[in-house]
Amino acid sequence: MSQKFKLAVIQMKISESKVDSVHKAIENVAYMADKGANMVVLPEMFNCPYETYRFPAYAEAEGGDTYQRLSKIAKEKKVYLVAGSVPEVEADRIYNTTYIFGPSGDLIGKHRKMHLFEIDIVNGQYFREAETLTAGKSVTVVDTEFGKIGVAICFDVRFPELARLMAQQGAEMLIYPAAFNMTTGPAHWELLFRSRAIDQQVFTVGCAPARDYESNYISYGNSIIVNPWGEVIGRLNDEEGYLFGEIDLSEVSQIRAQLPLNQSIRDDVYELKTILKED
Ligand SMILES: O=C(O)CCC(=O)C(=O)O
Repeated sequence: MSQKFKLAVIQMKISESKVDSVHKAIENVAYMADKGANMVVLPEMFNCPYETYRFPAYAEAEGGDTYQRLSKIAKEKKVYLVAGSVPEVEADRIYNTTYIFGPSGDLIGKHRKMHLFEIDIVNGQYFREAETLTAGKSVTVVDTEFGKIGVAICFDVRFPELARLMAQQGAEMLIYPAAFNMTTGPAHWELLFRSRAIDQQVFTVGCAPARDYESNYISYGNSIIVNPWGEVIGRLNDEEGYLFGEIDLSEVSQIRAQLPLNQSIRDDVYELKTILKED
């Protein structure tokens, strides 16, 4: 089984119009697939401005219009699609959800953001996703022909426990659609992606919206790919664009063979386990 593939990370501006944003995302996926990408990643909340009060109006149920279009383009272009995230409604609850489609257009996994973003910086950034969102409860790892991929969303990257659980389930790459801001982005973004990469010895990927000074929540951008040694192998700045990564997941086992952290885990002293497994 080849563990080599081409990964495309799309950094795009999000507009007020859901139709326009979805159209743009689909065009980008098609463009990257035509350039040879096997797997394409979109940013967090790519079909909705990142503002809590907007989530209910933009939300769709699983299988809705955005979902159908994503599935169709994955199938047409025969790519894995880690479809950013979108507001998802189920019953009276709204989730921040990533759908993951395989090259046949089938849904191969779905992650509901597990840690809801909560920040209140003195005279600065404020955001409380819990105003309108409900947190997910499941750890998400999907099987691909190249290996297992863990998927989580933005604030989830701050929690090493979740990264560990994904790695324990075999994930060799952790992909986070994300949208850091101009306060925490410069301070923590790269450090977090490098930290999760070195503590689990995996590839990490952050895919963000491009920066838009007109929007109320200004995304930091800086989409990033980090290898299992903790080196940044691709990084954008603030503008629209894409990253194209030549990934070889066998680097994970090579690094682990030379620096076998897993052998030194003291599971006689501490343990990490899931308690709830289903949303
Ligand atoms: O953790 C942060 O600093 C930013 C998180 C965030 O923007 C999000 O979860 O959407």
